[in-house]
Amino acid sequence: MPAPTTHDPVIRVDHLRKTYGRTVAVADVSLTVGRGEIVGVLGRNGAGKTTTVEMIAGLRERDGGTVSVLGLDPERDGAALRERVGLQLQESALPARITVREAVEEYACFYDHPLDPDDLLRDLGLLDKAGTRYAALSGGQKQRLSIALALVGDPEIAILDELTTGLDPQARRDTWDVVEAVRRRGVTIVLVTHFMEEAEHLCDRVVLVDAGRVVAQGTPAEVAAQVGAEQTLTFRPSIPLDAHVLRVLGSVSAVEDAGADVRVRGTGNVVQDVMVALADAGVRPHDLRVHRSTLEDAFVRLTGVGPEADAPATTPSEV
Ligand SMILES: Nc1ncnc2c1ncn2[C@@H]1O[C@H](COP(=O)(O)OP(=O)(O)OP(=O)(O)O)[C@@H](O)[C@H]1O
Repeated sequence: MPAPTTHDPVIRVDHLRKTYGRTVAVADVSLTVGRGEIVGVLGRNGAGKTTTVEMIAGLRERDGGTVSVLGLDPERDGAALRERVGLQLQESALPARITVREAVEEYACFYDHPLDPDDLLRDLGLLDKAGTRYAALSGGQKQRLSIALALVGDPEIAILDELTTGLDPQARRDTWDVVEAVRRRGVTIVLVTHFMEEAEHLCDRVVLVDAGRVVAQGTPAEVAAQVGAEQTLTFRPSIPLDAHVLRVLGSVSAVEDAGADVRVRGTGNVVQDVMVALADAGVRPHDLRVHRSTLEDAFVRLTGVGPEADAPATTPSEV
């Protein structure tokens, strides 16, 4: 799949490839990221997400394809990009006894124009933990610290890998707020995630990767619609329903019995059409539920598994 044209791309990846021995970690990935966007890289375990973003960040050499970040090649111009690209890795390896402020100050030394550590900690809700040792932080606080370390150099692009894995729902939502605040400062964000809800909430566009290839990309709604714009209505009719009343509607593709319920599938204005037809027939729909395709449906359909399956999902393809 070729990379779509994005207005003013700050990252452009074409036919990226990486193998480890006989394992093809990234077979063929093309994508673009526009300035100021939040783009999610989604895929099951082992799909090649981390390897892809590590090549974008210049941490791994590619075997094929091209990568342009802010007009530079991360392999050739790594030193120049280190100032402009912040990276939050899956696991940060900080010493247990280092305090939050010491960690941020230490990282700040690597950059020519770092943010003020206390301002950054305040923005991330960590200022009251500035003197706390790393080992004593909660999971959510450790995540926020790792975001602080990715941002302390005041980068134009931040790459965040599995930002909220292991966090409880409240800590996850707090972290989303942090990411949105970072974006409001104009930072472009590449987000690797397993969580479809996170992608739907945060991302302007998503790139769905499976077995080292891009299988879909677009807005979350566009990707969800790729597996079909079908909607399903389920309800319990107040009086026996003649299915023919609904089958004749152009937007209805199927009417099925589901125990005491009726299930109607269709597209377009199916919900409205069914409501009008039921009203005309004097039928009230009790317990009405409407289901539209979600990003998670697309994920399952296009990759064959649920996004949070534990199994090492990808049987690595072999050369
Ligand atoms: N250093 C390495 N040496 C050998 N194989 C590797 C190495 N790093 C990754 N792989 C393999 O490459 C494939 C892609 O791995 P990668 O970590 O990029 O996937 P991922 O989508 O980020 O997965 P996860 O969601 O589990 O982090 C996997 O089969 C993995 O086992």
